[in-house]
Amino acid sequence: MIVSPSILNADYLNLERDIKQLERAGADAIHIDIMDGRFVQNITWGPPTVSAIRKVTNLPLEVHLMIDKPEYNIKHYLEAGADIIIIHQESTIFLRKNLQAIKQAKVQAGVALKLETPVETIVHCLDLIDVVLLITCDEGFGGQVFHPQALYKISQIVKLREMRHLNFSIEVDGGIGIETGKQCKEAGAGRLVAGSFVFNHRKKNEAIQALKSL
Ligand SMILES: O=C(CO)[C@@H](O)[C@H](O)COP(=O)(O)O
Ligand SMILES: [Co+2]
Repeated sequence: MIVSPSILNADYLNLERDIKQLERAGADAIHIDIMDGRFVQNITWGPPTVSAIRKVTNLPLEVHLMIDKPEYNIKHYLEAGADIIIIHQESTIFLRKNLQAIKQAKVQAGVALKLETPVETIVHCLDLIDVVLLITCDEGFGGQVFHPQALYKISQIVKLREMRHLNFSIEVDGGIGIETGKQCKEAGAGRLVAGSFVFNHRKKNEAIQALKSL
């Protein structure tokens, strides 16, 4: 299992320290939630922070863009050094065009779906997608409850992947801990994002290793 801790629950005045801890604890990537206060209520960071993080870690940076009209901003996150850029299906009418822009830069492209958004809404783009990110909570904040209705969506996307002979990854994000991570794995997820579970744990390495070995 690939584990990508979210730094939404990190100490923002000590991001470098927390990221180094995640590195030592065996994180496979760093998940960075970008929120603009419009697409979601919360506001976090922008390209300068991603660029600063790029300088202190070699771990892949997975940038989850929770912003309206990402077409205006994708190039800034490419320049900032993102390795995976995930855009929301609900945030743009130019989904294919945006994914193409990411792929052209030789960066992995992902699409995220809010809990209520059906998987059918991305079937026309599956050929361009490296990662499908299924949001498993009410997006925008860390530490929220996992919604089991997302498990059905995982199995639906697994079926679509088989039918189309594709090999994109399926990642889940929101309320992931041991039990929910296990359920998602059984449904077919191969990547887990975990924020509060890792940051609230006394030992980040134990939390990450427990998720990795699910
Ligand atoms: O995208 C988001 C929230 O919208 C996440 O990446 C959260 O940071 C996950 O946090 P936990 O639910 O694991 O605490
Ligand atoms: Co996220």
